[in-house]
Amino acid sequence: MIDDRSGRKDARDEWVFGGLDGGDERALIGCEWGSNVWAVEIRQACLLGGRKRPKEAERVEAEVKEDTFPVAVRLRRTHGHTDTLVLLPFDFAPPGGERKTLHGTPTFIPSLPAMQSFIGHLLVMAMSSRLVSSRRLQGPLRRLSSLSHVAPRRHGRSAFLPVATAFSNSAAPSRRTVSRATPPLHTASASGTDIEDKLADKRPVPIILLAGFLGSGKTSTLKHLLENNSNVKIGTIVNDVASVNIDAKLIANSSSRGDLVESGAQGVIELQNGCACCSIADELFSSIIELTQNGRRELDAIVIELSGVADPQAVVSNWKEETSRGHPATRIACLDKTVTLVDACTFGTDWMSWDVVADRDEWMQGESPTAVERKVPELLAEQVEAADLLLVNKIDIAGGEQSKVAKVVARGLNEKASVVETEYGRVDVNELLGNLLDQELEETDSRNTGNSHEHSHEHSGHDHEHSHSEHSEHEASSHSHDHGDHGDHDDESECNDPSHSHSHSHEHSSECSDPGCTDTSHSHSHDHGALAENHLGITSFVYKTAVPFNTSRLMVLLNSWPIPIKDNLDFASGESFVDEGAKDNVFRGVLRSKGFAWLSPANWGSREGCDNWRHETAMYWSHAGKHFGIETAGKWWAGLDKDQIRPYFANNMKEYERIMEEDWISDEWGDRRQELVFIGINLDEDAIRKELDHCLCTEEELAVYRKNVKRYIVREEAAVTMLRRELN
Ligand SMILES: Nc1nc2c(ncn2[C@@H]2O[C@H](COP(=O)(O)OP(=O)(O)OP(=O)(O)O)[C@@H](O)[C@H]2O)c(=O)[nH]1
Repeated sequence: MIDDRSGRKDARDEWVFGGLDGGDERALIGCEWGSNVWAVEIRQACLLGGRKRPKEAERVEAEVKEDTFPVAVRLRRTHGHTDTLVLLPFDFAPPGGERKTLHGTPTFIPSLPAMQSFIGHLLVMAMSSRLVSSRRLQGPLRRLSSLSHVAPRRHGRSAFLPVATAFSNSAAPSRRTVSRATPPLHTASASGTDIEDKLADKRPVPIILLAGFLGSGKTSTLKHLLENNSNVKIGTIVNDVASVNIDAKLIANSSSRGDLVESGAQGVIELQNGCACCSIADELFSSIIELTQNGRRELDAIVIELSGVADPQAVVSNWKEETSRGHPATRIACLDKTVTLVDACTFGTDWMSWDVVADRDEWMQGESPTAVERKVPELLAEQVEAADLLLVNKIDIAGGEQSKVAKVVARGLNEKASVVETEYGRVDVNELLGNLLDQELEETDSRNTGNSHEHSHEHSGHDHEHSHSEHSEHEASSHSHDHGDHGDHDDESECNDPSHSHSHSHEHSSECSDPGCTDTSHSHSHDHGALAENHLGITSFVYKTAVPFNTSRLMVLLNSWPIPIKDNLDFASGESFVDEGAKDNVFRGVLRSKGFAWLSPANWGSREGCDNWRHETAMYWSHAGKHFGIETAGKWWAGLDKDQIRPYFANNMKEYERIMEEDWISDEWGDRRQELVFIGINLDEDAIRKELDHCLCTEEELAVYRKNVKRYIVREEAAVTMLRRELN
């Protein structure tokens, strides 16, 4: 319930801001809140602030014009704080504040003066907790002070309802849970017999595998699916080869801050530190048991975002093998289809340029180029060949020729899959889900059981099966190498026949990734780098520290990184980006880097052009292939006390504990940190670390930073005091 003095409802209240005019408030969303705004919901319509999409902007317009005005708008920011912006009508003016029950919803309805005071208090609270800076509030404050001179418009009493609903909604428990731990296989009540009994009449939950090379757009597609589908209950499993699962954090964050409240998102399980097609294949099965709560949870579909180096065909093979063994997970769920993302910018013209591989020496720096150069295209080919649906993504930044080449090559590799061009994986969700929900149980049964010498990537709409003889050629060249990397395998390593008793994914001689293995003759290296290294020579590491980057030095470093497309860098004012395209660069082998970055403000103060907001703002760093971007990703949690943060996770304490354990890496700076995952070929980890370390603030710079933070806080507090005085 709303406490009318403070505007807070209960302990885990979201921050609520009010405004009285739709037009103004939209301006406020767009301008005043600028980069802090991530998602705005108007009822169920969703508008992504900062990257508004015309379609959604139009919907906003439509909502506001509707006679049903007022509208309730919930404003959310990623990675931390959640704000709610509520648009209220001018006719929000019953005499005095009153509490009522409207359509079964307990509601506080303030009068106009009460609203003004209410909004004022909220603004004070927001500033006190430094959710927003005083500068950013100047516009809203001006509007607030002018409200008393504006005559209220009348819209009828029924108009109160959406607002009331919005308040009550934000107090409603979230449906989402985010789990991290994956229990051991075949645990507790997950026995095959139990599940068999329970599931006797149940249809297995269809699984969609989301595949694609590093940075091709899998997470974007997953987010799109979750955000644009309100009817289907979707559980997700997110796999990453690195020890830190940035993608899962992004999806989980969306859940925590409620972006996916209206969607069918039903939980996120992280699978990290290895690849679900090989080194952590078993965990994939236990994750399905966990996600579905041993089959008790009602799910319409499960989407598994595979790591960028996963071979989906290997997952299919493992699945068949486990099906024949009667693994409980395979009774709960069934593989339905594989969707592969193809990066239009890089796919055809670069990674698939078999005849010009020598040109790609930048990957190798003279280190055994032949093997590595051969492998990446092969992985790409495997991913494409396994697809039922191919999404040729990033067409917005790919040239027409690049998109064409990507499509032609992909089509050449897999004639039977549907091909759709996309931006940010935005595809009609029906393409992804198809008539999956209407499929007959018999179909899925036969798919799970498999048929000895068939690739099983049939799916709703256009089933297709290939015999081994049809594929003998590509299998000889591409389906054998990755398993070969794990050590010795018998000649049947390519066979998918579940009736054959051979495991092609975990046998080892020189390299072993079995955490339980005690054989000292095996070279065990169980860190994330080793796990990734088992797969195509790709390694990864995490750069993590609680020291901010000096923005100027970071800019110089990025300038020297040979990536042609760089955008959203938004560095300190006065700096401009010049691509010097240095040839010898330690970052050359990096295929993908992503994570959270903390940049030191270069221009503290309160004037135009100051960037002290960086102190509060997490940046999302994302480099994939030839594209690098760094953009705001909401505020650090550290802007709040731990006690203030806790209520945001009332329904998901696991995530709160995870943040405190993993992200809150220093007492002084909280979760402000660099947490960057680097994935690539023959990475010179030490050299990259050294380059990044060089960009960190020095002790002297940190001392200045500390001083400026103190001044910044004093200034903010003074602004709050002034506002309080004005309000009283
Ligand atoms: N311009 C543009 N950028 C895109 C598009 N799709 C994805 N991106 C960006 O490319 C980067 C990688 O996208 P993700 O969706 O994280 O890719 P991913 O396949 O999940 O990446 P990994 O999990 O690391 O393999 C992000 O910065 C995205 O914002 C697109 O269609 N156009």
